[in-house]
Amino acid sequence: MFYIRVPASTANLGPGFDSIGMALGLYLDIQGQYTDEWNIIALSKELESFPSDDSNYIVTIAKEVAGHYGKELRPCRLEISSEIPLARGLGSSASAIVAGIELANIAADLNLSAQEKSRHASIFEGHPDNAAASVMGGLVVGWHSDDETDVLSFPIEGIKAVAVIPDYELRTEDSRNALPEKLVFKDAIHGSAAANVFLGAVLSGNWPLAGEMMNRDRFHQTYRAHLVPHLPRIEAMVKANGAYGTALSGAGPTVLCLVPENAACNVQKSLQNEFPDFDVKVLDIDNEGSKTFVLADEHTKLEWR
Ligand SMILES: Nc1ncnc2c1ncn2[C@@H]1O[C@H](COP(=O)(O)OP(=O)(O)O)[C@@H](O)[C@H]1O
Ligand SMILES: N[C@@H](CCOP(=O)(O)O)C(=O)O
Repeated sequence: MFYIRVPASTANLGPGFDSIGMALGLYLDIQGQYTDEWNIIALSKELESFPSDDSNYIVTIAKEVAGHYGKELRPCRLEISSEIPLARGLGSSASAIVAGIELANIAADLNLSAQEKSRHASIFEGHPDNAAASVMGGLVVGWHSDDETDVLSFPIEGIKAVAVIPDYELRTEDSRNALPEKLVFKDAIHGSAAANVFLGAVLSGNWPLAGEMMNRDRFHQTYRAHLVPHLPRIEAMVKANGAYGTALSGAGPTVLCLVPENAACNVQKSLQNEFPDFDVKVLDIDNEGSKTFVLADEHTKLEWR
């Protein structure tokens, strides 16, 4: 028997397009055991439409990663549950990819490092922001190309995230199709400066400044505005309620507010009142990333690795 737990994630945090992400306390969980044929059991309603055989996305990722190291996977029975809503900008696809990598790591005994898992996950996802956050936890910053992936992770304390999750899906691919081919040089400079200052502010604990920088994105939010009409209303509302900053979560449609711990409840209540059809959640920042444990026999001590 083995267990896999992977956190959700928010990407970009405003100006850090495709390079900054943060892990959140919503989880994809798998309980697995080896059997004669693949059998995937969905324990959450949202997962029921996915295949129950080895064409399931998580299994195809696991097989590909094992194959990369010249190994084959033994068939498993997997019971999967997830708190991460699909296509809402909370990294469900990255969490599924990371779950597949962790499955390969356990079932093919790969002993992968966090950097190796992040490299594989970023290749499948195409960018490292959600992928590395789900692997490493905390706030991550990453650079990724066909040849190389470099990611760093920093633990985050003392804040909460309030996620305003709309009642409609927005596929990342559709939201990326709204982006321009080119950016004016001056805009790119302002955008990258905002991302740099955001990171410096976070690392020095200056959350008010980090929040300011979240509003200075130049890479994506303007171009996605028509897909997320609720964003400006939320930005205006939460500032008055003591939030540090607000940004589109990943490709949207979720909007993420970073708030002091003691303001989270008020911000949540006022946003839920204003958007009764949306789901407004207070979320912890996850500083641990993906975890697994293997239960060799009934005497094995249960300890996440
Ligand atoms: N647990 C899962 N099993 C299989 N496929 C999944 C799973 N989670 C997500 N996906 C796939 O990822 C898609 C959502 O990815 P995407 O559009 O990138 O949005 P996001 O990653 O922000 O939730 C889903 O529609 C589904 O195809
Ligand atoms: N940087 C990507 C992040 C996509 O995140 P998701 O959770 O919406 O898949 C982007 O902004 O496109």
